[in-house]
Amino acid sequence: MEILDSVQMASADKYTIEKIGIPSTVLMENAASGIAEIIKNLDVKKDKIAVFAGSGNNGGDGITLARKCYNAGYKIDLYLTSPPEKLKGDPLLNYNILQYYPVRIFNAFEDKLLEDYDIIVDSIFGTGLTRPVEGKYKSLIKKLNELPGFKIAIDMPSGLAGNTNAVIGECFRADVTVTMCRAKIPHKIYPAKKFCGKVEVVDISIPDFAVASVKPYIYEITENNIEKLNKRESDSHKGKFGHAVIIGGSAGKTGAALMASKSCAKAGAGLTTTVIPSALNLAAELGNPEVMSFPAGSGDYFRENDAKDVTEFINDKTVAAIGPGMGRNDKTIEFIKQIIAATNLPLVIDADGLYGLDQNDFEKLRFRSIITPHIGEFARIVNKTNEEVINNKLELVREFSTNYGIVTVLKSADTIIGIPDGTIFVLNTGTPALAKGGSGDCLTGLITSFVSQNCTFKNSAVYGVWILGKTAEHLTNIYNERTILVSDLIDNLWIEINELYRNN
Ligand SMILES: NC(=O)C1=CN([C@@H]2O[C@H](COP(=O)(O)OP(=O)(O)OC[C@H]3O[C@@H](n4cnc5c(N)ncnc54)[C@H](OP(=O)(O)O)[C@@H]3O)[C@@H](O)[C@H]2O)[C@H](O)CC1
Ligand SMILES: [K+]
Repeated sequence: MEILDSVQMASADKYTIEKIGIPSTVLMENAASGIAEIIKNLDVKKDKIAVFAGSGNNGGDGITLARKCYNAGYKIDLYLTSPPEKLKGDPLLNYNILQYYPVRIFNAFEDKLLEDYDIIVDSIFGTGLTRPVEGKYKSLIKKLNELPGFKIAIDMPSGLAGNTNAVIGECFRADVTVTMCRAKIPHKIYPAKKFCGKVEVVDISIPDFAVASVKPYIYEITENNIEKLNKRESDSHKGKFGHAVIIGGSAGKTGAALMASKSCAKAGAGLTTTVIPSALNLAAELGNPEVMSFPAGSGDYFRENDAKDVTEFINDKTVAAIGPGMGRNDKTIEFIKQIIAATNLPLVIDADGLYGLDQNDFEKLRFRSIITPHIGEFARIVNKTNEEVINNKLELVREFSTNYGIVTVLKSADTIIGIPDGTIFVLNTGTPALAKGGSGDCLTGLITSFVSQNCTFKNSAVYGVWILGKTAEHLTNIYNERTILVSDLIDNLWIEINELYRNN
């Protein structure tokens, strides 16, 4: 499903009203009906509802909702943030209609709250907000957040801007946010997402082609749109699913290379080889009997002198991952740079593999690579602070992927995948069980496995993130998020892989 920003939403809105001819009043009526339906289905007490409405169309949605809630039998009070004479257009029309209804109307700043409301509805600002709230609006939002009732935001929690995932100032903290037509950026991407609670999307008659007309470029991957995995032909043999290589390990971190390799084999690569510093080879041989190993050099970490042998070994393979547990020794960094320069193989680069890379190295990875940094690693790559990456992740990932022609998987609770044509995919799968060393190694192994099996880079990245996240969800439901180890995740990858086969 597309995720829009506020400008795209306003354009789709305009297209629907002006080109197709669906009146804006109808859209507002539909929005209010949709929100009322969601309120009806909420499993919370809802005898007394207060709607706080601003002067724009978001306020108009709230004013119209007041009428729908009255019709549904709830006791409803409306608190306006502006004098009624300041209302225009659809909000004014709906305010005038509401005069015929026995709904009490107050001034949000001057009048005291009359009741302890079961539900507080925020329709102060929606997509029209572009700057932080200040003064009396800020105080009002703070006050609403302190009220005990269940909190519903219309379209967006007031205070969030619709074109960024950054939290730009004080904002309403919703239990449920009901948005129209499509989710917007702050609904799906942290840190703004934290303020939205559960996000419900209502159809207000804006057709798909109106949405397509605004050229969306951000998509959320869900059960409904993830591509299913193909069943294997009955005469398949291992040669069909590639030979994947995991280059990793150093003294004290051998397990990272082993976990990545095991995940890779488990997800279906035809052959998997761990390339490992020779002093650690026995661990690889004994640790993963289903995986082969290639001992490199003579020590317990990679050095530039090992690059020639390793390059020769990997050159006829299908894909190589570089990084898991390699450490950050200068000689290892030089080894990685030489491998990048000396091969044309598809590469998946993670963790320590990314540490010493510069613009020159990234140039050499064009159209053949996937990188899988976490926030801190990506901040180093793009020369920003962690904070700047968190607040601008869409723009930064998009810029990096299009500039260098590299698929970027920015790992966090909401993983962002950028592909070279400028499209962004957002995956909100996973649980805090993944906040543990080794999850990233498992992801690297999964992505490498799917590249080996001839999936596109985009699909390989999507499958890796999706399967790891969903596996964590399945296990968190059975065990708990603290006690799940990466080896548990690897053992249970089959559950979600089964799901991806279904109906295919
Ligand atoms: N397709 C749809 O999604 C539909 C959405 N609808 C609803 O309409 C809103 C967007 O309505 P809009 O009128 O464009 O904007 P808002 O209601 O969000 O806010 C506009 C007013 O707010 C003032 N404003 C903005 N920021 C601040 C601030 N920081 N402090 C104080 N006041 C602020 C703004 O004033 P300006 O001075 O900036 O002009 C406006 O007065 C959308 O979210 C949906 O809820 C429709 O129902 C139809 C379809
Ligand atoms: K709102």
